[in-house]
Amino acid sequence: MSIMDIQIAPSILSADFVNLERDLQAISSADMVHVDVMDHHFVPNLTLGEPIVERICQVTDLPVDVHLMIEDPDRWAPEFAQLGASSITFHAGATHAPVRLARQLRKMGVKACFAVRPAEPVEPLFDIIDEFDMVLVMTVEPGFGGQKFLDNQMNKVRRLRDYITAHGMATHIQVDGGVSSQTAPIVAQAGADVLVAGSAVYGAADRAQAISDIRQAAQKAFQA
Ligand SMILES: O=C(CO)[C@@H](O)[C@H](O)COP(=O)(O)O
Ligand SMILES: [Co+2]
Repeated sequence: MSIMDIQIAPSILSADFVNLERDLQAISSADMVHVDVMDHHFVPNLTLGEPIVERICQVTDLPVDVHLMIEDPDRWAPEFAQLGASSITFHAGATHAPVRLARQLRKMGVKACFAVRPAEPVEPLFDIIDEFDMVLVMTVEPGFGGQKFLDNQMNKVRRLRDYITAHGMATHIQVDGGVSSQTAPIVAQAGADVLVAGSAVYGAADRAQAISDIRQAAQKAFQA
């Protein structure tokens, strides 16, 4: 994988929701904006819903990457896909029909992605990866920002990268949770190419600098 392929996706979970437009402008040097939708059921947290996702899509020039941590994505993901998002991620464990949903999203012109929690293996999903544009490996338990990065997920990322490479696929591997300029080289070395970072970006006084630091740290993994 080339160093040019690393993409940084700041998560607005750590932004100031009352100043969201300002906080979206502050990350214009990123490759996409990551929007965490939580429903108080699939995860023990509640964030935002369709009207706010729609406004985010309207005010940002960045592709909008929606991470659905909700029950029944089969019912709701297509609704989010209509709002202008570039990619929709749903949790594999929340649906019984991941292929049907992926095909429905792609037909709507939206990239389809599935996510696995830290305790969920990815191997049972290998046979359907070609239906997806990206796989999200959670590097924290989903639900909250600011948690400690789980480096025990790196073997999963490596196995996934090996499978994708061996089969000549272009599927992206996203990691989400505890990503910072300290952990970015580890995830990039393991084979992830889309790095979500919430607190590491929005916790910094200079968000553009934080994005640049994470990008450079990830790229350094290829210079050794
Ligand atoms: O999906 C989630 C949390 O469930 C994330 O996207 C968090 O927003 C990441 O936050 P940091 O770990 O980077 O602070
Ligand atoms: Co997320």
